[in-house]
Amino acid sequence: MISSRFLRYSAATAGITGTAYLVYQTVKSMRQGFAVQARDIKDTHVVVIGGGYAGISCASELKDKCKYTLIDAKDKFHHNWGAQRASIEEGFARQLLTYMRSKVVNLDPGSQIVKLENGNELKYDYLVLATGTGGSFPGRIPLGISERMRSCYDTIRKRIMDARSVVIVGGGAAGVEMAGDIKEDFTDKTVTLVHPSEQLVDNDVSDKFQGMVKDRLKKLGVAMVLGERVVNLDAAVAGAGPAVVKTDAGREIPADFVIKAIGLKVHSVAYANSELGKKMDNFGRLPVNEFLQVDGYENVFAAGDCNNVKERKMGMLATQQGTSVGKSILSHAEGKALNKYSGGAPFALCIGRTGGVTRMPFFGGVVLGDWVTTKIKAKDCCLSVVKKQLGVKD
Ligand SMILES: Cc1cc2nc3c(=O)[nH]c(=O)nc-3n(C[C@H](O)[C@H](O)[C@H](O)COP(=O)(O)OP(=O)(O)OC[C@H]3O[C@@H](n4cnc5c(N)ncnc54)[C@H](O)[C@@H]3O)c2cc1C
Repeated sequence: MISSRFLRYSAATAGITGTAYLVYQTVKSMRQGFAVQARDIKDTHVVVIGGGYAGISCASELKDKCKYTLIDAKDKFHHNWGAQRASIEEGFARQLLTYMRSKVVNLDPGSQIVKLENGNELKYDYLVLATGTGGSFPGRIPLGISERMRSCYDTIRKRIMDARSVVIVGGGAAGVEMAGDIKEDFTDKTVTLVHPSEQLVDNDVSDKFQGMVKDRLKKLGVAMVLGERVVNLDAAVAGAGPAVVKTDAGREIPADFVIKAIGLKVHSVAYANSELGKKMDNFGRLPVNEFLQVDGYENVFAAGDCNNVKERKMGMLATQQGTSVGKSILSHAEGKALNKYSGGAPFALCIGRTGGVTRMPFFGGVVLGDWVTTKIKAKDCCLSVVKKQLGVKD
């Protein structure tokens, strides 16, 4: 049974923010008997673990149609697409965080129960795993900790502003965006991007995309050290101040501030020690079918970064997956056909506020430059789109 404490928390959360209706729907009663069969949809209880892009879009789909509980270890939603902007622009971080709470430490698909960190258990008819990925700040924030995030963004912004030279380790999408934002706003700083491969972003982008990314970085004046691996990363970032970054090619790059932009890991703690854990791939992702049901389970779905759908892991796609899962659950509860997930979203990489590169999901993946990328993302890091989705008014 759900505890009254949990219910009170949900109500209190609803009072804190006008967006809570998208985040939590208080569960008024718990159903007994959880056979997966056509049922009165209003009696169906869906537990969604993870209030990131996938979890929120799933909950939005379920809102007003069935009972659902959205659980997140963080008390706030972190719009991490704007992490680089919040690291350089005062006041931007405030807009990246909205409210949430609680952590799932295990679950049992047999008895259809999830176990919370505080010892409480929660029964479900359908379970949605949307636990995503974690990594280093500023791109990601640790599970359960968000109250200090604004001051962490204040600190990183001050360090960047005070530094004459910044080294960013990791030339994936996050590192490229960070380099672009810093260099465009602070032209007098030396910004160096170090990446172990000659290919920035990842190996899936086309040569044209790759070329445009490098041209844009060069145009802004970002120095690139490619094909060299940093060998003293932990020591270099530990002091949060001046350091000498060393690479496996023997290069030494002095920096006033070093930013780590590598190492995303799937958050599998909710299911790793359950039956589902046996199904995880080497990255901790869960195998799903075309309806995003976890292999072998009719009433368990995985959406977003924590599943093994073969596509770029993106928030835009996680959002679509969450919506698709919500639709499937509602259909399934009514004994109707499930919704097939189809995917397809632009991949927009902003490199500074005024440009970047975007691959469209149509015309064979046409690649477009600064103007389109600024319109789609670079101007406000999609804040307005995501706020609309969350129902945030200010
Ligand atoms: C710096 C950076 C920039 C990015 N920019 C873009 C971009 O511009 N566009 C784009 O489309 N994508 C972008 N991405 C990728 C995008 O952020 C991810 O694909 C997206 O966050 C995945 O969404 P999700 O809902 O699957 O998981 P997440 O957003 O990771 O959310 C998962 C949630 O689950 C919670 N959780 C995990 N485990 C538990 C547990 N045991 N109990 C309770 N709660 C739990 C976490 O607290 C978290 O809130 C970016 C990623 C990074 C790192």
